[in-house]
Amino acid sequence: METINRVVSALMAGCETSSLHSIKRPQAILWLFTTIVLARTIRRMIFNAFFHPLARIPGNKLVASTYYFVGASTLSGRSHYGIPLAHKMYGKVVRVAPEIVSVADKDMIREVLVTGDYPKSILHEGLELNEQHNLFSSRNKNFHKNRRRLVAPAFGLQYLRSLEPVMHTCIRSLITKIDELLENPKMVKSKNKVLPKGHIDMCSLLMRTAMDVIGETAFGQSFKMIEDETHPVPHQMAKTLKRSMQQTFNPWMKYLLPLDLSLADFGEERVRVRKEAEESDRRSDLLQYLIDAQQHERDEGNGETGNEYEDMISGKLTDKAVVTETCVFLIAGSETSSTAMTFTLMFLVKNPDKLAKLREEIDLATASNDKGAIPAYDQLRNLPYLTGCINESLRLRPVAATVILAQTPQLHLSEEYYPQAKKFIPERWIPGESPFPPVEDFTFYPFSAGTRNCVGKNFAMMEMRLILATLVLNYNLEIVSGQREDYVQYITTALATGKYVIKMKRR
Ligand code: HEM
Repeated sequence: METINRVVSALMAGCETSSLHSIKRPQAILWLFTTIVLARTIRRMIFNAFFHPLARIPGNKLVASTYYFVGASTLSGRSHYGIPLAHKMYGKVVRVAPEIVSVADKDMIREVLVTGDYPKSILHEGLELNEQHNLFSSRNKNFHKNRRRLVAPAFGLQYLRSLEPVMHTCIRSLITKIDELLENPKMVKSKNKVLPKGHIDMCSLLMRTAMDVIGETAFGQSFKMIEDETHPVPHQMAKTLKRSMQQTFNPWMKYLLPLDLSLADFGEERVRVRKEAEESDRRSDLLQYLIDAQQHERDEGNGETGNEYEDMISGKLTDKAVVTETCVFLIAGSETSSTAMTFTLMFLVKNPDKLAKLREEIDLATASNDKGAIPAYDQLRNLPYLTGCINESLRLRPVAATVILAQTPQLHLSEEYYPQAKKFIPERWIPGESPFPPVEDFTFYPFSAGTRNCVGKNFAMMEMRLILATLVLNYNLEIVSGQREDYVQYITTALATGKYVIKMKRR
């Protein structure tokens, strides 16, 4: 208090005439400013901790008084360490910031995601691209309902069948690349380090494959990331993702470091090329589906009104919206499936008995194929052990879980619902083979649930089954021990090192 008085009197009297010669006017202004900001911050924190409407929810008062802690743990990708700890100390419902409550109770999660259909968190708005709401980011129910109605059929099982040849093309490139790398170990580089013969960084290679799959299906053009990693768009996407996350917690960054939207420029160009293409060049993919849906809406009289803002708010499929949604597919659909595949391979090489069992199942299902042929999706889609392995990996490492409000990872790792929860036991998903009681409903949410569940689930399952089965079918896979396996959780989950090496040999 005395310091404030001294500062104020220094300001009032002017620095030279002040009785306090040691404080100059600019210094005094700074002092005053800092003191006011500090006092207001402390007042707000006290209000948040003790008088806020959510103050009675259990949790650490200091953590709940500010967004600092949840922001710092989210930006460092380490929220999966702190939040489970908070649940251990305070129970299934914990307040982790002034207006963020983390829920790890089965019935409440169901209420949040399905029955209550609560709006998405404000964090999702960080993913607005090109100044457009989009399927992933929007918190507006009306917008979402309209947009989902237009986009969802592209991911129906029927339409996805037409994508199988495109996925096969990418898988063929992957196999060619692996064989090339096995032949010529000098080319096998991971993070600019030459790896020993037979060692392949599957984390990087699967990421590049998933990007090529989305490039082919959503933009009608592969990024050819499997061949080399020079295409600028995937790199720019990674930067955009990170920056949009930072901007959510630090909105001032929007002005200092705006998002690089060359991704949208690329999308615009691809849509233009596709629209100008001859009917004979037509191919079925996600991009074509959106273009056809747009035309259908126009023919039905439900097209754009011409008022750009109104059209955006109501979820109309404008040209800009088509571009934005294709960019969302790239963001939502590349790192997710590739990381899920990397984790599945990681668990398999760590559990060679499970890998052998999976191989036996795939060998049997594809016995009539020519040697080296890529399996057809019909041969794989109902294989219980393959699905069990993918589910088990998604349970242990839910790559795109909603981590702030509905703590689905907490359910996945709870001994109450999953005996020996930390172990990779694909059998738990197969009735009759499981050593445990059947998995309870509403305890498994890798693709979320309710109206905001993953629209790309069938696409991802098809891609993962095809790629994982092809790898298991064609290569012996062995663990390379001594690697880091810790992971970070930003918008999606990823290995902290961005690398996972597997020892591979053609069968
Ligand atoms: C293993 C792979 C995948 C996993 C685990 C996954 C998981 C999820 C989850 C948990 C959500 C809800 C996110 C939230 O509420 O914040 C979501 C939403 C979404 N995902 Fe996926 N996803 C995967 C692959 C894909 C693919 C391949 C695509 C597209 C090609 C895709 C497109 C989307 C979109 C557009 C949404 C927003 C849906 C909406 O709000 O209506 N995802 N995903």
